[in-house]
Amino acid sequence: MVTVIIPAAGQGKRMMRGGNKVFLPLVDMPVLLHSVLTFSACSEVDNLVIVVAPDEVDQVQKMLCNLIGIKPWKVVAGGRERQHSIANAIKVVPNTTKTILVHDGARPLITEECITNVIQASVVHKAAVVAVAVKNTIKTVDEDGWVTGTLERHKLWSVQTPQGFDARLLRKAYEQAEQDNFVGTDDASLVERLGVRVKIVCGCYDNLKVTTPEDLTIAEALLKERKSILDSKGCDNNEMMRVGMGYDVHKLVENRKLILGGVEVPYELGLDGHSDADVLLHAIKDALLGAAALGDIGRHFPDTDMQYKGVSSLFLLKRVGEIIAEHGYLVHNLDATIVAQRPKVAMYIPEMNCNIAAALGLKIGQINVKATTTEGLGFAGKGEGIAAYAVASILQV
Ligand SMILES: Nc1ccn([C@@H]2O[C@H](COP(=O)(O)OP(=O)(O)OP(=O)(O)O)[C@@H](O)[C@H]2O)c(=O)n1
Ligand SMILES: C[C@](O)(CO)[C@H](O)COP(=O)(O)O
Repeated sequence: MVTVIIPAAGQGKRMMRGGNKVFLPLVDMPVLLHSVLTFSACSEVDNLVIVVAPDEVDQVQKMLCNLIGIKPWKVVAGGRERQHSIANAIKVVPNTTKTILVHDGARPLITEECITNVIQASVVHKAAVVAVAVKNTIKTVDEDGWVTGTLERHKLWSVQTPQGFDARLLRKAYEQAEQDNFVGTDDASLVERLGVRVKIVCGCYDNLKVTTPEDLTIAEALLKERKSILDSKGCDNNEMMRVGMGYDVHKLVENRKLILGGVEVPYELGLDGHSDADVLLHAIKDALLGAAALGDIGRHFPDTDMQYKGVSSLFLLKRVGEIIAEHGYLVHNLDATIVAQRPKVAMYIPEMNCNIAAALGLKIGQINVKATTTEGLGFAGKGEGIAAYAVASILQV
């Protein structure tokens, strides 16, 4: 379960509008609602905790009650600093939550794709933050305005939110910070103090924090531009989009590794085949080649050819991506289902998504691997084999 904490209990001093900036209008709604709605629309997110100043709680509860179809939410009262506000929110996060994301209510330009990337990375690495490489040279300066040093820019990243964490780890980091009286400017710094490594997820420069008056003007312009790009792309994409499907089955046998989506899944049996028999990647490759009307994997990598004996399907997926690109197509999205009674594979899916994304140069949000049993029916249900279905859409470029 994924819970998102949205701190929005600041005073907006640098905005100089005499109140909390998250209630200022931005295009068609208050700043705060942009991120609330984007997180709520994200399929990986289960519930939200929104933190506002104690005297704003009622107003925000009423505002959210008016929204139709929004994910379950709670509104809690914040504290003196951002960190105290988040500490209050952590107390009401359900115990069943495995991953907690924290996102500033003042960052309205967050996208579903970025949220998905942070969730996937925090599942794999336990702590992940979205960040962009610094563009300007950064200097340290003393109190009298004299430069004291120039930092090495290639090592500097400007960190944003969302920041995603294993729930137990974040709770521990917040408890420790409170004990030590430590106040940081972001959540990851609290986790770093425990000696835990934090993974960077590449983000976008437009995920700005509305902090000073000109940020509101920039955010407004970016949101309007996004909307006009979406409006104009709508019909073009429909014209250029092609769809393909793939299906594959392999037999489960002894003395073989079970490789699915490039991940070695611990099991007493493995899939039999000429290559590594990665049934999921075979279905995905067939779907991609099908979408481009380029036949199937048997045509491109025949199992009579010894160079493909035992070959990594991940390697061949990369090759299929190149073939697709050589024919003038871009992969738009992939959806796939593994059909297996046993073993349970759900916990390996984030790693499979990462492997597929890396092989095809895609973002995690473009890939969706899932798994099902057949309730004991058929060859998959009897544990004799594993099947996989995949659908791919590609765009002509
Ligand atoms: N005690 C606080 C302070 C900040 N925040 C939230 O943390 C995010 C990032 O903080 P910032 O941009 O600094 O917001 P403000 O504190 O409102 O701004 P300022 O420092 O200019 O007053 C914002 O969404 C803000 O509402 C919070 O929940 N509780
Ligand atoms: C968490 C944060 O948005 C990362 O860039 C930032 O540190 C918040 O800082 P602020 O002082 O609350 O603006």
